[in-house]
Amino acid sequence: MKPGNAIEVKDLKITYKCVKSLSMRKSLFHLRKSKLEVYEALRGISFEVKKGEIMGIVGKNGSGKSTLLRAIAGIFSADSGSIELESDSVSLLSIGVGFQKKLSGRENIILSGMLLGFSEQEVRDKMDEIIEFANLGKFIDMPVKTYSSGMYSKLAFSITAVLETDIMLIDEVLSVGDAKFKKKSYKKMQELIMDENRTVVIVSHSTETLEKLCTSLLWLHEGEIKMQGDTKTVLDAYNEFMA
Ligand SMILES: Nc1ncnc2c1ncn2[C@@H]1O[C@H](COP(=O)(O)OP(=O)(O)OP(=O)(O)O)[C@@H](O)[C@H]1O
Repeated sequence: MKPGNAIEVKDLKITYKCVKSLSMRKSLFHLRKSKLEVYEALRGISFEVKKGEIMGIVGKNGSGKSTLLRAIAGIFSADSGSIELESDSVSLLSIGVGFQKKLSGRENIILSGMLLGFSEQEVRDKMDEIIEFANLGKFIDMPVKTYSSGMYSKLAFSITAVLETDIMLIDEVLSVGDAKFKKKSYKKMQELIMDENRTVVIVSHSTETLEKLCTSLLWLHEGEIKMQGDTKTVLDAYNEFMA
C-alpha cells in the first residue's frame, strides 16, 4: 500500500448470483437445472482514498454504491481484484445492517461495539455518551424492533460516532432522523473529520450533505467509475447528467 493511502481498490469485480425465477410450470419441469442469473454490480473499478480524506460516492439508484461500501467493510468478498485498508478499525453505518431486533438498544450497543472490535468494557465505558447522543429516552431499553427508522438510524449513528473507528463508511444515514438530530450528526461528523487520521467514505443522494462534508467525490455509473475528483466538479457534472 502506498504511504499516505487509507483505502486502495484495484480492479474490483463483484457479482450477485441469484436463481432465476421461473413460472410454477417451468420450475416443475426444470427442477434440476434451475438457472443461475449473474449480475455484475461492480465491473472492475480502481481508486485510492488518502488517509484523512472524506470521500463521497454518488450515482443513480442501482449503480453499485452500497455494494462497494459493503465490500470495503468486508461483508462481501470480491470475485476478482483487491481491497486494501491501512487499518483494521473499520465501521459501516448502514440501515439494515447490524442490529438484533429482539434485543434492546442498550444491548445492541454492546453487541455492535464488540463487532466493531472494541472490548465489552471499552463499550461500557462509552455507554452513557452513546445513550446521551442517541437521545431515545425510554426506548433505549425497548427491543429495537419497536423503533421507527429514524430512531434506528439515530442509534446506529451514535454508536459509530462515539466509538470512533479509523475508517468510517456511511451509507445514506445522515439524511434520516429529525432536523435536530441531523444538525447534531453533521456537527459530530465535522468533528470526526477534523481528525486527520480518520478516513470517511459517505454514500449519499443529498447534494447538501456531500457539499458540506466531502473533500472529493467518486461517481459510480452502472458498476463503473464515471468520474472522480473534487466535490464541486464531480457534483456539477453529475447534476447535469441527471437533469
Ligand atoms: N442481494 C442482491 N442480489 C441480487 N442483486 C443485487 C443484490 N443487491 C444489489 N443487487 C443489484 O446490484 C446493483 C447495485 O446495487 P447497490 O445496492 O449497490 O446500488 P446503489 O447504488 O447503492 O443503489 P441505491 O442508490 O438505490 O441505494 C443493482 O442493480 C441491484 O439490483
